[in-house]
Amino acid sequence: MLAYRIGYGEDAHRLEAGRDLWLGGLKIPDSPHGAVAHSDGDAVLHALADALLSGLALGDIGQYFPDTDPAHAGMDSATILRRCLELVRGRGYAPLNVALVVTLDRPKLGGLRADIAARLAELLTLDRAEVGVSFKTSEGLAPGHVQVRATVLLGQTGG
Ligand SMILES: Nc1ccn([C@@H]2O[C@H](COP(=O)(O)O)[C@@H](O)[C@H]2O)c(=O)n1
Ligand SMILES: C[C@@]1(CO)OP(=O)(O)OP(=O)(O)OC[C@H]1O
Repeated sequence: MLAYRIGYGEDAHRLEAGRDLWLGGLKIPDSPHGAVAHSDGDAVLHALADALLSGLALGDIGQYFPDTDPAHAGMDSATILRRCLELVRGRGYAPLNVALVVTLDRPKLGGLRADIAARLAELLTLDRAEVGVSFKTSEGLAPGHVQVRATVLLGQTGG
């Protein structure tokens, strides 16, 4: 019988004016602020990467990409996601579907849902219909902050 594993990941970053906002591998146009981070600060890709690792109890991205390493400064977080996917595949699993929630007050992201899902599907080698993307405001409780929660279902690829 094939085995299945569930993974869960979260990430949060403080937002500051004058920075680019990266989410799901896309630079969000006309954002009034962007993430304060060591890398490009893409909280969607970080939460998904942690979800992949957690499904197989492989730790978290900070272990593989320490934020104390200057080599990771400003890095494209797609590199982090690809590496975590390789680790998962190396253990005989692959993602079957992912679901994520982005909590962000501004800017509104609804118009970018299809683009973000398409980019994530490409990075994860999934169909668009296997990538669920939801947006929530914090109702003004955390306007200077972006938070992402992500789940993934992993399926065994062999045997
Ligand atoms: N950055 C965001 C946040 C939310 N949305 C969309 O707004 C709708 C209402 O969100 P609530 O948090 O008030 O429930 C919902 O449909 C979200 O998709 C958005 O587009 N961008
Ligand atoms: C990605 C890494 C490494 O550049 O740093 P940040 O961009 O600050 O992101 P975070 O989600 O806080 O933690 C993981 C880090 O190791």
